[in-house]
Amino acid sequence: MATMNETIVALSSGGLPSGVAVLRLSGTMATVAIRTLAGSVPPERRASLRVLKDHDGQIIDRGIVVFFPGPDSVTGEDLAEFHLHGGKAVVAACLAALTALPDVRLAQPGEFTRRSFINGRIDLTEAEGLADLLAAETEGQRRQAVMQAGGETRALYEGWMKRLTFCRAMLEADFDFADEDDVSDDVAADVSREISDLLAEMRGYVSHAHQGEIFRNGFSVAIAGVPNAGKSSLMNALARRDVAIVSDIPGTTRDLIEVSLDLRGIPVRLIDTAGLRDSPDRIEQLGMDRAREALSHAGLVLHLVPSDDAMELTLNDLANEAPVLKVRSKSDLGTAQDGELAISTRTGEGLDELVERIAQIAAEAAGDPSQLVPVHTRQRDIIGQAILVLSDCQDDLPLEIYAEVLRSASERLGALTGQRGVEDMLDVIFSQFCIGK
Ligand SMILES: Nc1nc2c(c(=O)[nH]1)N(C=O)[C@@H](CNc1ccc(C(=O)N[C@@H](CCC(=O)O)C(=O)O)cc1)CN2
Ligand SMILES: Nc1nc2c(ncn2[C@@H]2O[C@H](COP(=O)(O)OP(=O)(O)OP(=O)(O)O)[C@@H](O)[C@H]2O)c(=O)[nH]1
Ligand SMILES: [Mg+2]
Repeated sequence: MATMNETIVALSSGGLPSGVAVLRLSGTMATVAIRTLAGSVPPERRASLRVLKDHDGQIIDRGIVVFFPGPDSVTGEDLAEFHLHGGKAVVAACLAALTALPDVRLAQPGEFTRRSFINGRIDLTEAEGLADLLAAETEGQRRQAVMQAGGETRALYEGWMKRLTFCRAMLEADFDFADEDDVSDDVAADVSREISDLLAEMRGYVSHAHQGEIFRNGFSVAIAGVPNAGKSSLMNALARRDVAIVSDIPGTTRDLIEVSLDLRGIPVRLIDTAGLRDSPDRIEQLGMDRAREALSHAGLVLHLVPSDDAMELTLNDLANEAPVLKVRSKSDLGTAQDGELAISTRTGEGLDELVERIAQIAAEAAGDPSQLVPVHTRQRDIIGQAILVLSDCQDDLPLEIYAEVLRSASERLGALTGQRGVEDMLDVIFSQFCIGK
């Protein structure tokens, strides 16, 4: 990572061409850049229409210029924005004029956000929330991300750290009065109660890890059944496009085929699998291995049983933790039993109802998107470590050792917000961003 003395610039809006393109420039050269291209610096935080000229005095574009003075800007540095017409050549010409200035260079991915973090404008959880917000594709993902980017996760973690710090302070204070009788027992009891409350809260929070996982990676739904049950046909019907090969030859699908759907704001990964049966075909066997693997990790298994020959899988093939929804397929070829969910990709019968049922189960698994849950494995891992450390606290621990355990736990929690021990994590976190953020 290059030094912060350099001023960075990048296209911060979407792809080109577009209606408007926003170039963002952060660093000490921001005012010089505005003065050079636009003549003079407009009043702070006011959008001003300016003629932008290159170094030869040629007009580049007529655009909006905004100046945000540091340190109260998003990056904590002087920040300039150029809102241009979103043509490729317009943007290229403006970038060329800007990078021709001394100490101005193109930004690397995530570098604006990294500077925000380094300058103390945001913490690591907020940076992660921003990355999630940019990546959010469903309503549930957006709601989780906007909470985290807005500092709710940070507040939760900082609250935990404050409580730990308070307990440590109580213990430390107690050491100083160690010669006075009977103080220690009270303090130890108070601290121990507080720590067990804190532990319960942290455990409750990480127990929602699976929900965070669903918001982030989606709820997986695997389609299982004997060959020719109509699995790939269902996949195509739900995806509304021809993703999987369909044929009347049993054993058509071998690889796992995955599509992402947005069901009621919850990302659902629908996985088509190879039909399960006894087969001498080596490749088909490999396909079935993959199918079983996918079934064992799925949040829901759709078990397709065709109406025309009613071949069902044995429980053995379906043995896994996930709930199984039995679906009678090819309903146009036979009659379903009462209460069965019957579908036909030929007539479209039952498909809406099936989608509704999947959405319901996924929504139940994902829980309430307005509840704060641990979305990132990084957070879950660190909190898990802190829980382990704190679980070691026994009431009869000598107070000095108790204090040491608490110190070690708060050191770990410090890594959550980026207060300490995160240098090696920074590249990982900020490289997830696109350039211009
Ligand atoms: N044109 C434009 N639109 C944008 C952004 C941007 O940087 N530029 N954002 C960027 O991601 C988001 C909005 N977020 C922003 C957050 C803080 C500040 C800002 O200047 N904050 C200062 C001043 C606050 C104030 O005046 O009260 C601050 O935090 O102190 C600007 C935008 C989305 N839309
Ligand atoms: N009549 C009728 N035929 C269907 C229906 N769905 C699929 N089929 C036919 O059943 C045959 C098998 O369909 P696929 O979707 O390829 O079945 P599959 O379960 O993916 O089969 P494998 O990949 O071999 O495991 C094809 O000829 C489809 O056209 C249906 O709802 N009604
Ligand atoms: Mg298939």
